[in-house]
Amino acid sequence: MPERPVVKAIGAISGTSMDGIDVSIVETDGDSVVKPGPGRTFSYPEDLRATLQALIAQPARAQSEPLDDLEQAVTQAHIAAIRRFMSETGIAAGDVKLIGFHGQTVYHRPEIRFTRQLGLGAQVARELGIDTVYRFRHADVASGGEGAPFVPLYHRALASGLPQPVMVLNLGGVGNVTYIDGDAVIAFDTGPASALLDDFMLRRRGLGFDENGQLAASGNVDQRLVSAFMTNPFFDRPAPKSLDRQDFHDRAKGVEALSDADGAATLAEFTVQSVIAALRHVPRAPQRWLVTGGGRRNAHFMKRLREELGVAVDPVESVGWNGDFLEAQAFGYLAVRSTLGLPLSLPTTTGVPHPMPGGELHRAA
Ligand SMILES: Nc1ncnc2c1ncn2[C@@H]1O[C@H](COP(=O)(O)OP(=O)(O)OP(=O)(O)O)[C@@H](O)[C@H]1O
Ligand SMILES: CC(=O)N[C@H]1[C@@H]2OC[C@@H](O2)[C@@H](O)[C@@H]1O[C@H](C)C(=O)O
Repeated sequence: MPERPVVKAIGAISGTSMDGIDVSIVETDGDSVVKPGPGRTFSYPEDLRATLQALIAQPARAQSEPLDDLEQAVTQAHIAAIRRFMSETGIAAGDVKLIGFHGQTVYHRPEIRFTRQLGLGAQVARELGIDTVYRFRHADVASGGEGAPFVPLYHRALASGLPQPVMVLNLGGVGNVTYIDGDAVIAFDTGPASALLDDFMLRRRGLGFDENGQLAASGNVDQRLVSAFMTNPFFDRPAPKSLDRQDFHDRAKGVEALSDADGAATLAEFTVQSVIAALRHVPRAPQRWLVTGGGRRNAHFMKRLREELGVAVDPVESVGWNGDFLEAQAFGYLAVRSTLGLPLSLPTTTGVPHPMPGGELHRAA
């Protein structure tokens, strides 16, 4: 097979926490060559963030309203973010082969073959003058896949030189894992990561999150609530499986009767126990866990995971990866794979019936 050219691809994504847009760049052949570059995060304008947060709390609207103005605003925020990224890092448009534009997930229901990411790929391509791939998850969901997670093939490419089996754990709004053992890659969402705790902190303290997990660490866990939470059949459901950010909110209502500290401790323990439950669905116990996503900065999560797992649990920085930008880089990598017709997802990552290419390409001109 001829060698594939190594190209530069920018990836941009706003995750389920909706705290801002991550932009990064990767040099890749879409296969085993991956050289991550710098990254930046740009906050959403406050009113846009608030509008998006209000929207996802109303699933019927997120599913069926046209949302043209909002989609325009999300697209423009991404275009501005990518422009700033390029000017701050000195990257010229002519050097970039592709943009992988994920957009903003506002509703995700693979069981009805529906996923929605706001964002207009054609506009990004036109305004930035760079070919752009978007709608990464749609072909997967349309074929009966979970449509998430999509970062695992990038994790596998990055992890090729590491001792295995290794587990990559992403603690974002939702938690997800990638189990890697040679060519084998198994991936699935684990449960809530920071979403429940973030919403609780906002309700109780007017804060975006529990800085370093301090409040959770100061409280007592209500074990009865944790046990009840863990009876959710999701945790026994075999992989692949994926979640919407709001999926566990009703289940977590019991914490309303608790103090701020005990509520935070109990919600954090939901996250920890749902991560431990991931071990039910992998063939061998990983010898190491590498943690990415904002939740790796929550010292309480990390301490509890180390206590429960009894093996090394480290931030991904310990192996030289940048945990703030893996997702953005992954969508750059996947954009390249998309144009080569390579699979973006596998039966073991999203449950799609066969390795599935995807993404839609819009030319700059
Ligand atoms: N210093 C910190 N202490 C505790 N938690 C933190 C800290 N920094 C970030 N976080 C948590 O990480 C979250 C953001 O994580 P991240 O940026 O990985 O989410 P995301 O990419 O939007 O989500 P997803 O991966 O689900 O799409 C914040 O909402 C917060 O809960
Ligand atoms: C539908 C959607 O946007 N899902 C996100 C979400 O946030 C974390 C988790 O749930 C993961 O499954 C996914 O994102 C990452 C980038 C992924 O596809 O791998």
